[in-house]
Amino acid sequence: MANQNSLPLHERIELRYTLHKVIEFIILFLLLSLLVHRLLSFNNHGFAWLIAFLCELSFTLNWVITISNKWNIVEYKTYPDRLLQRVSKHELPPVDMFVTTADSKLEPPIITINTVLSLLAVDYPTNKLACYVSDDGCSPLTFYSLSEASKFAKLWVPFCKKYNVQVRAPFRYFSNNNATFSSNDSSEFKQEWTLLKDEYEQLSLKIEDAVGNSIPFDVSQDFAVFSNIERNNHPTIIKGNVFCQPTFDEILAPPLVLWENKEGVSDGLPHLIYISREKRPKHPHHSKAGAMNVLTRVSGLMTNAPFMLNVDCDMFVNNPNIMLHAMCTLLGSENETKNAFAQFPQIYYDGLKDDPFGNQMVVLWKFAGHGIAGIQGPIYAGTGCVHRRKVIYGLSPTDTKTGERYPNIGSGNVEMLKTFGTSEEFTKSAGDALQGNTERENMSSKSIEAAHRVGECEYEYGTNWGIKVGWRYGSTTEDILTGLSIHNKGWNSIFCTPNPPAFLGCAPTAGPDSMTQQKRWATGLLEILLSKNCPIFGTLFGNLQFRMFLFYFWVLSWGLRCIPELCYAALPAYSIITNTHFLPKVSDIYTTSLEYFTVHSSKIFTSWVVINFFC
Ligand SMILES: O=c1ccn([C@@H]2O[C@H](COP(=O)(O)OP(=O)(O)O[C@H]3O[C@H](CO)[C@@H](O)[C@H](O)[C@H]3O)[C@@H](O)[C@H]2O)c(=O)[nH]1
Ligand SMILES: [Mn+2]
Repeated sequence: MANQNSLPLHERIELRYTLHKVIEFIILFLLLSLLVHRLLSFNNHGFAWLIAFLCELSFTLNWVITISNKWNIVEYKTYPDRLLQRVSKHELPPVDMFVTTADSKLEPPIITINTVLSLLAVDYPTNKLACYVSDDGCSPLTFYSLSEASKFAKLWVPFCKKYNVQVRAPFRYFSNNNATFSSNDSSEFKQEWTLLKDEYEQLSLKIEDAVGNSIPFDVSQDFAVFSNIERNNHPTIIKGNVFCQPTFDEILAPPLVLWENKEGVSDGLPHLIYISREKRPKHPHHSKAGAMNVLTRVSGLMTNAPFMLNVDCDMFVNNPNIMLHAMCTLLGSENETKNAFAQFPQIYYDGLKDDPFGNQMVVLWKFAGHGIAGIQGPIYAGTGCVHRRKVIYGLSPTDTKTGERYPNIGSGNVEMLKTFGTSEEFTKSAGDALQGNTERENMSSKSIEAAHRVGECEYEYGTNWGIKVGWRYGSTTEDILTGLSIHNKGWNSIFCTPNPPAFLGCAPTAGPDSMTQQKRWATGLLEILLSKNCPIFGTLFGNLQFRMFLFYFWVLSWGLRCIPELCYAALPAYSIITNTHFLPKVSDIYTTSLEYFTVHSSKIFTSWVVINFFC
């Protein structure tokens, strides 16, 4: 039997889909034949023929890129058991977990707290975890819900661990189990289950009441900071202790501490911190990217974990071993100089059957995802991703010795201050992170003051935040831009697909919501394509592989693909009105059997492609 310590923590398995590849090439051949047929008979036809040719040319280009995207289908297998045999629990690295929420009406607090509870309950030493919740809505409701949830967590987390619960978002867990116990369940379990279900129902009721405006909290005390403020115009609110605790006390708001794991025990609860960054109407806030950068800095001062997991508030943990799966791909010296981040696929619960609006991105995750896993790795999708802090701080794989990039790392170093801003405490923590020093000193009053400062909207002026470090500004799809900047440096990423799926999230289920979301995505993607961040520059001047460029081009030009599709769809109507035709006539077709085969198959194929890929 092989020594457990010599077995790999993850394996890359290349899947051969030979039949698929043959079919893909036949389709390509048919498309090319159609193009050739059109070119050869250009003189006998008019405008409709030309438009049809241009549309089909773009479909063919799209198909070539699709073949490239799916050429090396790769699956990663991760082995958390081997990891636990190799390192003891206290040797596992700390992880900071970020949850973003922006609007307590569109993103109900009950959903956000379920995400937070599922994160607090993951199977990982709790003294290695800190959960930071960013509230861009500066909503007392969100804060109230979190504070109530933190009390419930004291029962929920031990319960999940004791009974090895799989789905650790209570709304999902209790809706799945509908009070049906199996004959193997102990009476102790049944008792605790019933107690927990009652507690969760009470928690939900409290939050529902609060949403219904019968606000149960006392605005003169803990919640006074939220009175008389507007969500887009609120000062740096200084707020003391909320529920418990000492050393993180008096830390801003932003941030407020809900729960601190004071004893540093591995089976207690992780830290839970609420942050609402400063907002002013005249200062750009850079949406989610801005929130992520504040989270990065505040967490840098408080816990400075070398890894950061981020999730949208509506994506709960569905597999309690996610951290261990991610660590299997990120730990070890080889991975450290190769893999920048581990991305889990986005999978949705209760989505519409057959994804009629295409916003569950099945093609992207199921097919293209495994395809690019075989090139440089998946794109960063904004949620369900574990990043290395030092990569977010701008390190490239070749900066093996951090000193080469930031000589004289230290709080007074001019380059560090220009890059990371004028907070000496923060630049010191960034220096520690870049050098791999994960030891944290207790927070002093100076660092508490610094945590106030790094949450202010003027902090980033004149620094490299959003440009060279942190989440990148300049696109509403900040995730794609940030991932692209990482791949440009030559980093790889890993597509982590454990079973059961790591996270489950919500996708819009109505047409208007889907259209708003897709308009935002299309705009954000074009903002990248038409800017100096266009991936072609990454291939020409950086370390982005050519096929990776093709993939990014395919993603970024997604919004433009509607133009040939719409034109092609309008051609039959145009042909009827003008009494012309754009498809070869039957009499033309029989001239050669090749043409016959080509044209008919292409028509079928085109309809198939339009239905399967563009609808
Ligand atoms: O000013 C803002 C705007 C948004 N968010 C948060 O960002 C996340 C994503 O925003 P959402 O409006 O839900 O966008 P989606 O289109 O659903 O999100 C997808 O697309 C985004 C942009 O590409 C990515 O950031 C997300 O991770 C990805 O799930 C949510 O948690 C929001 O609360 C903020 O924190 N501040
Ligand atoms: Mn969303």
